Amino acid sequence: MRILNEPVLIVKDLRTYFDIAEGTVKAVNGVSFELNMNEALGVVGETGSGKSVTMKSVMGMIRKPGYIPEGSQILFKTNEFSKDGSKEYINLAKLSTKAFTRIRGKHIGMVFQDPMASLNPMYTVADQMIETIVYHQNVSLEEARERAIELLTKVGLPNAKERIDDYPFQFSGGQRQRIIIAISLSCNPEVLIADEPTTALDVTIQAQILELMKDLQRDFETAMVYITHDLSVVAEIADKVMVMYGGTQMEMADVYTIFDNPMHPYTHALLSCIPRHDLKKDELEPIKGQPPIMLNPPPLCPFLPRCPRATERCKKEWPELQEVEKGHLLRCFNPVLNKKGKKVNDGVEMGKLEDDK
Ligand SMILES: Nc1ncnc2c1ncn2[C@@H]1O[C@H](COP(=O)(O)OP(=O)(O)OP(=O)(O)O)[C@@H](O)[C@H]1O
Repeated sequence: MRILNEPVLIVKDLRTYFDIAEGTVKAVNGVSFELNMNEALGVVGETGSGKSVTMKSVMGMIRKPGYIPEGSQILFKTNEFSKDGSKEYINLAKLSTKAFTRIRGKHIGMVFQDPMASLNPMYTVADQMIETIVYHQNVSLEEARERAIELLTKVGLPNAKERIDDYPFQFSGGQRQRIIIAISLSCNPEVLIADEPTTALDVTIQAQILELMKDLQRDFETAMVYITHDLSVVAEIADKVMVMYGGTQMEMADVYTIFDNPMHPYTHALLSCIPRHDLKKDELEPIKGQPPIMLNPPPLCPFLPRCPRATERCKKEWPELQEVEKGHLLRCFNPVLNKKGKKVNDGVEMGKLEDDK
């Protein structure tokens, strides 16, 4: 039985750096969020904004010269290491590579963009699925095979009983991604992380896979993090949304607030790049300027060079993440307020109301 309204994952001020010859790449530079069981978080941002490195950090997949500096916390609630079976928060940022093998795959499932890269071409689907199930769960080979067939049927693979003994190359791209989803759910993980899982697929297949993931997330009561650069996908799948730019979390709120009352100038810019039925075509605007380089960045908002609302303060200080109302996090000295003049907590320097202009 899963407790749905308590956080399974709490990330506090996550930073992930890569020390290279030229200096330090601050790939992730200040990300905080909580994820409850059965909640879907959409992580959105332009290419290079740090979405994948954030989730690779959660999955213990950062290798040298990458590292998570002191002060970052990735708290995951699990009974995997407790002696009496009770659940406790462990800090994944401090977990050894060896201990991580007990978490990854079993408690945190993963689906990546390219299913072929996640499957071994030399082994049948049965070999690969059964291996995962037997490794993480105390079941016989026969039981594992039955569970694998059941899962493949659930993810919509036709003739799963016969096809389980086929090799990855004998399936289409969409079918391979279904197999990966089945493998990732095979241990009934508490958290499922999907990194652009539909990008490599045809548009019609993309929609089917998205629908499938949404249904499975509900059926399995799994928390999900869904990484995408596509806001329309976020609107489909997410309960709450984190907007990233230059390795930094700019804003986070429930999906309705992000689309209807966004406060960060970058969120506004992102939204004005996508076609919306409530906007005329000529209101679509590309974001002017270039994405930031994260090598030795100054301690300032990374959006500063492109921000139409930058103030003198933005050129001097690092904006901390603030909770402007329950569940709505914002990192900005001069947010865009909505036309109704929504109130924000003290401590946030406000911009002029658009209606005041
Ligand atoms: N091993 C590495 N060494 C140095 N820099 C790295 C390394 N891996 C990632 N980076 C840098 O980290 C930054 C964030 O990359 P990341 O892949 O997380 O972006 P993203 O938002 O997922 O982009 P995309 O949508 O293109 O996948 C990029 O500037 C990238 O060059």
